[in-house]
Amino acid sequence: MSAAKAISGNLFDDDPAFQVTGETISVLPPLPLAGPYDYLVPEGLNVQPGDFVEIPLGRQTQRGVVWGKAKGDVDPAKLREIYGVLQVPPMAEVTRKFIDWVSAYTMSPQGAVLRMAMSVPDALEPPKPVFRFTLAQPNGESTDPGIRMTPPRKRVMAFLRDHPPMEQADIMRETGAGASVIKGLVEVGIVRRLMVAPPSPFNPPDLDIPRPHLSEAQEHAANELCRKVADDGFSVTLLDGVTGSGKTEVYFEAIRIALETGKQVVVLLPEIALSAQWLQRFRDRFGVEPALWHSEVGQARRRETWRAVADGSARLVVGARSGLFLPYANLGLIVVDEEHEHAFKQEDGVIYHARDMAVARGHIGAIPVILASATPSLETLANVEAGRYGTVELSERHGVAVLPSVEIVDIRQDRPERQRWITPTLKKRLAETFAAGEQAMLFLNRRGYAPLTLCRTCGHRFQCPNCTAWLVEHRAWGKLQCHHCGYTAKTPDTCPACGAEEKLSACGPGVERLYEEAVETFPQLRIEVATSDNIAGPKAAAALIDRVHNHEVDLLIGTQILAKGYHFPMLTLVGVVDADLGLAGGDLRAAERSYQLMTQVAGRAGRGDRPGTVLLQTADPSNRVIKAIAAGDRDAFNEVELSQRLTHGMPPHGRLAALIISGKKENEVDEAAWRIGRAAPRGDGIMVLGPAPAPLSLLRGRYRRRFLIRTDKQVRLQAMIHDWLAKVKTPSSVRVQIDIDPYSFM
Ligand SMILES: Nc1ncnc2c1ncn2[C@@H]1O[C@H](COP(=O)(O)OP(=O)(O)OP(=O)(O)O)[C@@H](O)[C@H]1O
Ligand SMILES: [Zn+2]
Repeated sequence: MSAAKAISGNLFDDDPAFQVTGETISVLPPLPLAGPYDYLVPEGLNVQPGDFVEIPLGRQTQRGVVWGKAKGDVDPAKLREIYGVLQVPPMAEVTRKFIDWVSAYTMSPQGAVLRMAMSVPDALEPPKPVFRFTLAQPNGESTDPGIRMTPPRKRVMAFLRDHPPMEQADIMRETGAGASVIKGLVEVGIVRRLMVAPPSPFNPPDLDIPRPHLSEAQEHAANELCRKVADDGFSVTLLDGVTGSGKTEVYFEAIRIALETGKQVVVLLPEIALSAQWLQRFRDRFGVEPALWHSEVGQARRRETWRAVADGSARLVVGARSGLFLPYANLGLIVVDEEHEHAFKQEDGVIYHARDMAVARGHIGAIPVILASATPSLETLANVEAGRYGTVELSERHGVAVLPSVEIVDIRQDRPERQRWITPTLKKRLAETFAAGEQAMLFLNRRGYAPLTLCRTCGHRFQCPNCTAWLVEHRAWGKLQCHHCGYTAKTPDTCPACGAEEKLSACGPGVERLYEEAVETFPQLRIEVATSDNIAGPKAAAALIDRVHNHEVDLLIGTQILAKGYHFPMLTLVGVVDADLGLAGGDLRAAERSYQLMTQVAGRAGRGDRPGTVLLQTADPSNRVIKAIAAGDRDAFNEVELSQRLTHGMPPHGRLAALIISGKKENEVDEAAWRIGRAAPRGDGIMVLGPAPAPLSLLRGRYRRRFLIRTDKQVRLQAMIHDWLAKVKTPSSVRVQIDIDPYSFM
């Protein structure tokens, strides 16, 4: 990806602040429309760029943001007046520029991007005022001898004399006086009622908490990052440290420096709901609850958070990718942890990669960005190589912990029993681990019981009616489920195709099936399964982490949700049950993704004072990904991977985009795809593949066709696609989605 490159050009004209009354302005509503619309400012109203305003739009009242001067494309006589300005801190110029940039980069309407920044409409309502009470005269004396002084009145006055303005409930609690007493004092003019802004729900961080003693390498890395933060200005630094090296502690230092200057900081995490351990460390380090921003946060909290980010009182934000689009008053640092994670790619609506957008946000806001990972993406490594990003390295684990040793188990020789997946070697190592009082983890990136159900009589396979996908058996629920659209059906006893009874057979393992095998093999152990099915929210994740920490679990079996971040000192053995699984797909990043995932999983082993071991079960021991993980040779792997990408002009050497044409009627989709295909651009450094049925050629009941566009780096990809699609008319029943820098090829 080339966010840094793409934004190095001057995309924006300077947009000096202006004040207008009785003039025309443009207002952007948070809707996927063409862009901002012109409005008149009524006489006497003062409006600034960035103000949140209420406007008439068609027959409705809408809210939008003043985007700038009027475009002047509408007859002034026809312009409508804005209704008014909302009581919300105006959206900062950097946020507006960022929205424009993301819109241009992702080829999404500006209003669709703005909608991500205005995702809590309620937050635009004025907050409920808070009332406090204080003495009208400092000494509290009344000049009017006619006023009756009852004991409760005296108590309230005495209390207020010694305290700052207080809320009614507090006064009542402290003095035992009733509400009527306070009301009476207000009526006679002894006590005054003040309306104050509601206090921020977020306390300022405590910057005096001593940091842990850092190792020499950590100290060096932290200093380097702190220097970048203190330098003030745009920079991107990769914090490249092996699993367990203490990257978190190191970037906490950079966060502290940014906070000291009074700025806001946002940390993006790929899966906050599962980050209970991380959050605890964060609280310990900064003494406060950060403002959390992810899909599980309730509506009332979202509203408070949005406003507190906008007024600057939320100093520390920890968010999922959408946290980048909050209307920061004064953002000073962005940290993207696990920057290689594909969870940062948003795949619907505005399709964007939060890591890349974070870099763009840093550039536009002239602030530092830190990308942390033990397995950086090739895109980021290429940017380091090219000198666009700086890097600091941590090559050793913290303390006495060492990186685990990785061994390959060839399942062709070391065979598990029939319909079993744990090899004799892995079984033996598991037994040894448990005998030593240690914990183990089995990793299999497949939810459910079995990925495919087959009729042994007629060969019928169970397929999703809405998607090109097999239904996955979830035996615990007695159901078959589609992992793409969520469709479920009861697991039948008879084959719907041939009527044969009890002939359905589960093919291949999922974690549930592995659990069955583990329980049979080690009946005396405490074994738990962890997948997104049973560890959905923050509570379930935190509880699981506690159980593992307290050693109430001997063996954990799980999918990728166990792969990253967790720190369990007594976990010493990790078994990767099917190391070949992720390599099969063959998409552009299959090898890279597999490498990253397995390295991260392996990184959970031996993080305390006992050394760890990782066993990779594979039928292809000579595969370069497997060999690279076993050898711990990341550089060698990346070198081969990069050179292959270079040969094919693939990212990070070339650029990619995808078009997904979809609709409910297959013939319409084919027709539209064919027309688009006919208008496809040609030229040096441009290659258009397709239209082809997408691997998921039916998804949620929509037929899908794909184009893949590869260009050399100097081609202006967005402009090219824009010109191309402008030439083709497609019916409104057919959707054309543009995915710049695609990560999913389904
Ligand atoms: N200087 C230090 N003093 C005390 N404890 C430390 C120090 N550095 C790291 N640790 C501890 O070591 C463990 C690993 O650190 P951390 O989780 O930050 O590593 P990481 O590099 O983020 O690993 P991963 O990439 O696997 O998530 C944590 O429990 C952390 O608290
Ligand atoms: Zn489906």
